[in-house]
Amino acid sequence: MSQPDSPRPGAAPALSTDAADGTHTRADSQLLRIRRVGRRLFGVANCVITFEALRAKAGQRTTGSAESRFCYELPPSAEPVVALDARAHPLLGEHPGVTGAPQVRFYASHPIFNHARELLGSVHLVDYAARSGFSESDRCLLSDIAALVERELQLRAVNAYQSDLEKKNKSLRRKSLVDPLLGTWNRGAIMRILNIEAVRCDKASLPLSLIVVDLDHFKKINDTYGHPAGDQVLVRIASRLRACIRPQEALGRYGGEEFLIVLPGSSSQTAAAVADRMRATIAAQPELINDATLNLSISAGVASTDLFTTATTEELISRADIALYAAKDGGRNRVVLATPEST
Ligand SMILES: Nc1nc2c(ncn2[C@@H]2O[C@H](COP(=O)(O)OP(=O)(O)OP(=O)(O)O)[C@@H](O)[C@H]2O)c(=O)[nH]1
Repeated sequence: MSQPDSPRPGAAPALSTDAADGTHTRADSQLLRIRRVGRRLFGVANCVITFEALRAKAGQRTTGSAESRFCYELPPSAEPVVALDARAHPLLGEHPGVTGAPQVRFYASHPIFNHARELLGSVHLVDYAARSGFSESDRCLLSDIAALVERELQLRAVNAYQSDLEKKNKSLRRKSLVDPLLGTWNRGAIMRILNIEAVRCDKASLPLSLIVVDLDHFKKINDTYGHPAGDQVLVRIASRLRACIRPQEALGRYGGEEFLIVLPGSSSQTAAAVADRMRATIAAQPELINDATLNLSISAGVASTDLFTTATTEELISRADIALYAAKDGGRNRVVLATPEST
């Protein structure tokens, strides 16, 4: 058991511009497929997909296919464009890619929109031979290709939105389980862990032990050095307690300055030894907080199912609590193991 250590649908998805150059990412393989279909269907030199979001970047590029650069140099169009011979087309006739290299002749394009009818880009057909016609059914086919691209982009936006939501969910869930000051499990989480481990240990006929730890004279620290210094002390103590347990064991904040440690599979003797190691570690080294050297100590109560074989988790906590108060009564800086005889 380890310790607790958006885009909207319709937003522009991650894209790369010219898959034919080998610059496409894995996500672009679907766009590459659509371009291949367009090229084959119309028998053109290239079928290019441009994106308005990439226009500025694409304009600075010196790499990429001649067709892709040509398409990015054209002004965006929210309407389909067909030029059977670009030399005679009012928009394209003076274009340097038509008057000079690479001497584009046939050109057609269809816009791509998002769900809000914002122009995202276009699908372009580019060829080096002029054509005598582009039928109504050709126009429909080009529009279908643009619709396929729109569909693909929508899918990507939904996927991005979903994974963003999943991330947020995970982080919210984590926040709901972790103490914000100490980074340990909070009370609800450690209780859930305790209950889950109790069932698991019972099934596997393993003992389950728990330790309740309480800082000694903590009120005095708050009163003398202030609440923020008290908070710092709690953070340091939590970190030092965590260092005393194994990954399959769990540390939670049970109350203000009280911790609950769950040790699945540990006997009462082992748990008492762990608790004493915690006690000795805290007592051995003072904490330096705001230039003040603080000698700290903890008291702990330990209870285990190997001594209370029929105890529920609540009874076990209650046994550990009684043992903790016995440790306090006994002078603090000590560990008391709850036994059936001691109650
Ligand atoms: N700084 C800080 N103090 C807290 C927090 N939670 C609880 N406390 C304080 O912890 C103190 C606990 O005081 P007491 O219950 O009297 O216990 P104590 O002074 O440690 O005395 P003993 O347990 O008998 O040794 C109180 O002053 C609480 O205000 C916290 O998150 N931060």
